[in-house]
Amino acid sequence: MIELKNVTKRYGRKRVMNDISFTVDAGEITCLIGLNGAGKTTLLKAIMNLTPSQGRITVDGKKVTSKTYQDMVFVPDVLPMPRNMSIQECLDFMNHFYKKWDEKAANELLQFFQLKKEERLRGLSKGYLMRVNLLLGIASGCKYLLMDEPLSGIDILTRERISELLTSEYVDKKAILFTTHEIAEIETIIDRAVFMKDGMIVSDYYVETLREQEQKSLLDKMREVYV
Ligand SMILES: Nc1ncnc2c1ncn2[C@@H]1O[C@H](COP(=O)(O)OP(=O)(O)OP(=O)(O)O)[C@@H](O)[C@H]1O
Repeated sequence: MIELKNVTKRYGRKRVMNDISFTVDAGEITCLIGLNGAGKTTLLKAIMNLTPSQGRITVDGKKVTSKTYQDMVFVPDVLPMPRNMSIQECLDFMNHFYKKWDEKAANELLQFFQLKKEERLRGLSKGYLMRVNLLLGIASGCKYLLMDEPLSGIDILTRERISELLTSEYVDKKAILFTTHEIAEIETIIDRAVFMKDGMIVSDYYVETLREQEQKSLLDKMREVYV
């Protein structure tokens, strides 16, 4: 379980995360929702300890250190690999780093995403780079998968395939926490929606509860929270 207790972050005088407490559980897909600048990316980076913050963040009860990185992977909005690398070199790099690297998943996902190992990153379009980004994250074998805007700039058919992937056997037992603005498309695949506003969590819902008890869609809830 990833657990945040009273997490706060300031840039100068500005508080971009304000007293955030919540947990992310195994087997659940949680989506961070919010308008531009709400603090979603900052929250993911704080969990990964990529940006300093105050408060307590633990993964399976332990503070996040280089050891914890064997259990948690961050898929940023842009693939962070040098563009002269080939896909094969990216796979080798990740395989070297992650002890639980899933070679079988990597090979299957290459096919799923129609990627060729010998291709260099500099020759790939934005959508294809995101496919590589996702493949590397999912095949890392980490049980916590954090993703920043995995659907951004991706064509509609590929978005559908990525949504399909997020409910597939490859991510079955993982805890997934991701941000997106494409809420209509992910509504049916996520378990939980956490709404952020001005660095705070203002609502936290299981989508099924929202649907069954309040007869509301995520968009309805968004309008209620933000308008
Ligand atoms: N390096 C930085 N220095 C100063 N302020 C920053 C920095 N990075 C982010 N911020 C500010 O922190 C706030 C939260 O930014 P963040 O990127 O987390 O928002 P977001 O919810 O991911 O937004 P978006 O939907 O636009 O991607 C914003 O007001 C932003 O301007």
